[in-house]
Amino acid sequence: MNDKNILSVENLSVHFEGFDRTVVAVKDLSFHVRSGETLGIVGESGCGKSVTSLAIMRLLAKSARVVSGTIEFEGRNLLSLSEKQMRGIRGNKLSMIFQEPMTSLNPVFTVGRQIAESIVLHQGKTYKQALVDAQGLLELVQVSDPQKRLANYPYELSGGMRQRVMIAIALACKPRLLIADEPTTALDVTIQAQILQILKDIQQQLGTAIVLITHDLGVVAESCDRVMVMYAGSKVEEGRVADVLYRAHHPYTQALIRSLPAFVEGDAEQQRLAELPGIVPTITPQAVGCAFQSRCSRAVAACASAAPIALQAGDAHRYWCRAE
Ligand SMILES: Nc1ncnc2c1ncn2[C@@H]1O[C@H](COP(=O)(O)OP(=O)(O)OP(=O)(O)O)[C@@H](O)[C@H]1O
Repeated sequence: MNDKNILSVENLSVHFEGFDRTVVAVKDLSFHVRSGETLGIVGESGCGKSVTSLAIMRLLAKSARVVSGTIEFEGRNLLSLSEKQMRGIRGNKLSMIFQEPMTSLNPVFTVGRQIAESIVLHQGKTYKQALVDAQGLLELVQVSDPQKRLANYPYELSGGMRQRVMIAIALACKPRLLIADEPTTALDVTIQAQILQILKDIQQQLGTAIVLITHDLGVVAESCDRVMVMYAGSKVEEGRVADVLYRAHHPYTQALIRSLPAFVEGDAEQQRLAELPGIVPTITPQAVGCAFQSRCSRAVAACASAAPIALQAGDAHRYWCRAE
């Protein structure tokens, strides 16, 4: 890891234009990723994690509108590039893996062909050379008997194997930044740990920066250098993983931590009590105050009428809050 930012997102806001209202999915969001580091983005379902990553990849749905902000990747604002220029970056220097590999892999082509085609497309190699590289990539993601696996179809592989193949495809072009959106959610715990370890190994070998999107603070503790906690499209806390997990300041981060099984001893009833009641609210452009106030036990009157303020909790550790 070094101190150079490979990605800088500044004041990003993304809206969805609905039939009768506008939904704010991401609100004035700023963050950066340093070369070679792993940044965790954490929050409940609907917090804006996926919309943020799709905005970076320029793969947002047609109904989404980026209303403000810049996304600088290696010094270029991705939002001002043409689609053609973006295609040259996406899948090359910037790659993404998704939660459910079965929907991203093509069921009618072999694994070898899918990896090799990505290499041919982005690196201009011959198909024969690309197949040799594909085998090397399968070795890198620790697929056993890689030569044989090249001839397999996705349905012949287990969930963990398919996710390894997706990682191999994402790595085909040696990206400088890999965005992994809930890469282990659909997998059982042992396979989850293996996939996270593979990502770590790859980072060490290739120096790839990783944005790891997850709703699981346990995954953050295992795998990330820094973490950004999101709530209703906004950043609520950020810092080094140890600072945020062991000295959380924002009531939402504290609630997420309390709901972690490792922090909750006792029976199922006690565990249920540790859960955070309510759901992430839908934000409109007219909304004022803190989006978390309706679920926050420490909210004060100002939380309903004024935006949260930035507070410094320590070196590089900040949170946005007015609660007492
Ligand atoms: N295609 C869409 N049309 C309308 N609203 C959308 C669309 N995609 C996302 N949203 C809204 O944007 C907000 C952020 O969603 P997003 O998918 O980024 O959340 P998330 O934190 O990634 O959740 P999950 O973990 O479930 O993927 C939510 O309010 C969601 O309802």
